[in-house]
Amino acid sequence: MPGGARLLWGHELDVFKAPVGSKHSRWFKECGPAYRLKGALFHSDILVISDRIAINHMLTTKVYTYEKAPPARPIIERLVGHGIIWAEGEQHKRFRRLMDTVFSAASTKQMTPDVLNVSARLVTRLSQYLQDNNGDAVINMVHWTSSATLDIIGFVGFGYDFGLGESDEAKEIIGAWADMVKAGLSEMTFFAEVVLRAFPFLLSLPLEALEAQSKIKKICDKLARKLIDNAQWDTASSGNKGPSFNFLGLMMRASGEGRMTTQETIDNLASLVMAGYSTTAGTLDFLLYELARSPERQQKLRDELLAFGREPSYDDLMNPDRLPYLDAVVKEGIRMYPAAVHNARITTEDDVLPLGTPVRMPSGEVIRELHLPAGQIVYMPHMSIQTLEGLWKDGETFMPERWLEPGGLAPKENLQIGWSNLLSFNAGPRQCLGYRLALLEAKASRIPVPNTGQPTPAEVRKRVVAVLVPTVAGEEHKGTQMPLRVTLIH
Ligand code: HEM
Repeated sequence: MPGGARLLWGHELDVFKAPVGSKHSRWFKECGPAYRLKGALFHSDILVISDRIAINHMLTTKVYTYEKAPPARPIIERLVGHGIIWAEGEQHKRFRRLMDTVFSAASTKQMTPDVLNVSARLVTRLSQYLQDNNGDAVINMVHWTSSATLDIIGFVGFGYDFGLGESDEAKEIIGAWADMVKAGLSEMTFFAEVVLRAFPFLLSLPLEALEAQSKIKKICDKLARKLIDNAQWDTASSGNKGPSFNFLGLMMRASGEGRMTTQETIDNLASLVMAGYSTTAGTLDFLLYELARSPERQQKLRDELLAFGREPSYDDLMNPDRLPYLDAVVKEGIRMYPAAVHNARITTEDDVLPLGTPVRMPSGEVIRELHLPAGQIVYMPHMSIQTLEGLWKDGETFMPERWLEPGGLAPKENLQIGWSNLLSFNAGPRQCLGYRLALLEAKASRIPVPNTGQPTPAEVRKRVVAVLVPTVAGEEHKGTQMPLRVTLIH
């Protein structure tokens, strides 16, 4: 266990206050791949793990013995209800069986025209805005990336047009999310979360951040009901068997066949909107930021895309050999800026956690497994794991080249399980359902082709409010921001 625990707040307040991920990075270096933290408000110790074998055990072998830990699960419930993100055990298996087909490689490939259309729409709207401002402006990219990723979920999930942030629903969702992030940026959030973990009945109190979470759910519920009504009306008036093959169509068929209740359909639609849009938008914000900080890399990427000479297809975008630099840039962004900064699980029963690297106990005894009681919270801090010294050379530095150069990566068996040996999309039966779509979106975004971005003097800071978000130091009251100076070059 690292030193410095506080009597009332254990180690947790310091983790919250320090730059995102920095405490765990330091403690992994000092204590090795498994250590314990003192929990706040006398909560039992929390286990923190970077050991690959242990993580594989929790995420793949015994995924339902390691459920999502409080306070995350009640927060998910308030945000999006009892959909796939919240579900555990048999209910989760049932949802997953239904939804896997919608996001298979073959189905995601069919989403390519929608993704490319939104990307083109974004670039056109941005260019227009820049032309109106003499070709150059400081832009808060968060607005543009959120609008685009919400548009994509709308089209591919429900055949619905959110109008690139302009429709009433888009404004409501983006506004409610921004309000929640603003409320969540306050230090009070830390105290609220640990108090709620200790006294869950307080969840019924009208706290500001909790109210903002409920507001999102109400908006998503209203939208989901409208989408379902529209789809039913379309079906009745056209005499078709159901809406076209998209997420909504699949959910409605399952509901009609008694495999899903109407409330489950609504909660799953809300889950998809929330899981799909804020995560991808944040990833794009940080990617654009890193490119803005590195003009040579930005130029190299632009050159590769322009030299390609035609609009890339799904296969061009997803095959790492066809646009290798684009692939490396996206992988590096997803490594350094995992939207889910850490994964917190809780054991539902006693379990034995196997370790790949033996641990030396304070007594001197060397152990190869940990005996965990039911109710043990375990953290997997993705961001620190993916920058670990000794495994990731200059892990805190954005270096897409590491994915291309021989010897740029440590041997696979030393790295994590998961897509590209990263935990950013989680792994196993609960791996991100939309990871292919997220990759397609990130790769199809053509913002750097007609534009060049430069950082502004603002100090961009990483913060975590449900997911990783960018903020500007000293301007947290404005919520999430990624200001970049963008100049039109074509
Ligand atoms: C860069 C973008 C994204 C990242 C980094 C990301 C990351 C993740 C992670 C870490 C999880 C696991 C959460 C947990 O179990 O604790 C997850 C789950 C999920 N993601 Fe994503 N995600 C992204 C984009 C998307 C998109 C675009 C969609 C949908 C269109 C999506 C849909 C989902 C769903 C439905 C789940 C729940 C899966 C389950 O529990 O079985 N995600 N995502």
